[in-house]
Amino acid sequence: MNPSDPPLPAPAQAGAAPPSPEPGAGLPSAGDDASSSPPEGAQRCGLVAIVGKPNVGKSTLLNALVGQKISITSRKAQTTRHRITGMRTRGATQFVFVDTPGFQTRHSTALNRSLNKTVMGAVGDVDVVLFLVEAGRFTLGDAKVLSLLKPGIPVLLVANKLDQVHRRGELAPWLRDMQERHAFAEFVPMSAKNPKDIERLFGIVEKYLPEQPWWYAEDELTDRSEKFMAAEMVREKLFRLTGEELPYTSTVIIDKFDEEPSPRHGRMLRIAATIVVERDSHKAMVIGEKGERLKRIGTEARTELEKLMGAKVFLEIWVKVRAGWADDEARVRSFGYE
Ligand SMILES: Nc1nc2c(ncn2[C@@H]2O[C@H](COP(=O)(O)OP(=O)(O)OP(=O)(O)O)[C@@H](O)[C@H]2O)c(=O)[nH]1
Repeated sequence: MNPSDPPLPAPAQAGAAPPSPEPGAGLPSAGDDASSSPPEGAQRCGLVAIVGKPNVGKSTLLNALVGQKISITSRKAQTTRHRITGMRTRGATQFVFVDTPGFQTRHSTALNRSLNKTVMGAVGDVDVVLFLVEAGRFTLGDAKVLSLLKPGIPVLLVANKLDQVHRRGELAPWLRDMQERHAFAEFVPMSAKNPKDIERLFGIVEKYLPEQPWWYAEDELTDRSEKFMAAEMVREKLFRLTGEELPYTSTVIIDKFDEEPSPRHGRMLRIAATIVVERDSHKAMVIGEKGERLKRIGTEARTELEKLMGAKVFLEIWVKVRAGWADDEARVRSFGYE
């Protein structure tokens, strides 16, 4: 799996357009927004980084902003491992979002060092940073991420999971404390699961983006390839269906991603994936009793991939044990982590 694989044509254009590395060839959005391009001068476009420690809701927010599921989410911390760019064009403004892995502070493995490098890369060169925390909370993990932010770039303090705060009044002293920690440009209390809050966030973020022509076609969703999305989808189901038992070091690689025309379905994808785990006991956990769990992982991933890619999907999943892969720099690279 290589995250820089060229994006493949979108479901609607399947069969018509050849695979292309050009912007404009990614997965299209539902197309609910701007229907015609406004004049050049009026266009706005810019990069918005979404940063925060693991599990604060970054992927949930990105998916809500893009309007489609492009970043996987789960209750398990450290689900996101790659910088994912999602786009959304609304009216005259194109928002280009960057999702980042939560900053890893506990263990210094090759995998974690690679993840931290991705976080640093994402925050250096953007127009605005959304710094996500859980409303009313601030831990050492949050402080570490905050310390990575470069001066000169406006940072919005996004207090997510507001729905979990029962006494809103208690947020006032917390906010005062937060203002002493950093000169935040704005404070946005919200819930990534509330569509009205997402709407409001668009309005707030828009004014930080410079006037310049759009970088992507207005219906583009992500610059990630379908092959990459396939690995991510399997990984999400793996984490969701194994819960806390499986260490986060398990990963998914795509061994085969073949497309064939199909008279019946228009488009057919044959995908073979390998789930890599560190121990035999983990392998047994993934496979489950009589193979039940692996079967469910496959069925759920296939159903979502068919929806996302507008194709009939045949998905084959294998499980392999590779002890210590997260500690081995060369192997981490070979699995697609920069
Ligand atoms: N109640 C509530 N839960 C939320 C909200 N936003 C996200 N969550 C939940 O928080 C958990 C973590 O969300 P993710 O979006 O995976 O978090 P993340 O920051 O991308 O996590 P990593 O990939 O570990 O960095 C999931 O169970 C989400 O459903 C929210 O506004 N309210």
